[in-house]
Amino acid sequence: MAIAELTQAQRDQLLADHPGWGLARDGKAIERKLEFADFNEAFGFMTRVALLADKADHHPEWFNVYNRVELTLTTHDAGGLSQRDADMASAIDALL
Ligand SMILES: C[C@H](O)[C@H](O)[C@H]1CNC2=NC(N)=NC(=O)C2=N1
Repeated sequence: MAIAELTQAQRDQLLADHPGWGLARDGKAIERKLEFADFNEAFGFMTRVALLADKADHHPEWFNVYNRVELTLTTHDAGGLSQRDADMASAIDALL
């Protein structure tokens, strides 16, 4: 399903609203890097994100090594950032 890509002003707002996140891939994605106490904490967090993502039908790209989790949000159906990424960033931030 096609969904609108955010405008420059909306991208700026997204970043202002989500201080932990930074732009990536020429403004086509946002990313956040997290460090937890250990693997158990990191994977527990990933499990909670996975449940959110499945419910929202919006899935992160991510990378995990031991206690580190790197998340990238983009909307494949928009070819860049959309409101779904802003909503997912908010939902993820609320878990932290
Ligand atoms: C068919 C299904 O709803 C789509 O492919 C969903 C699944 N999860 C998705 N996740 C992300 N990050 N972007 C999408 O465009 C997307 N689309």
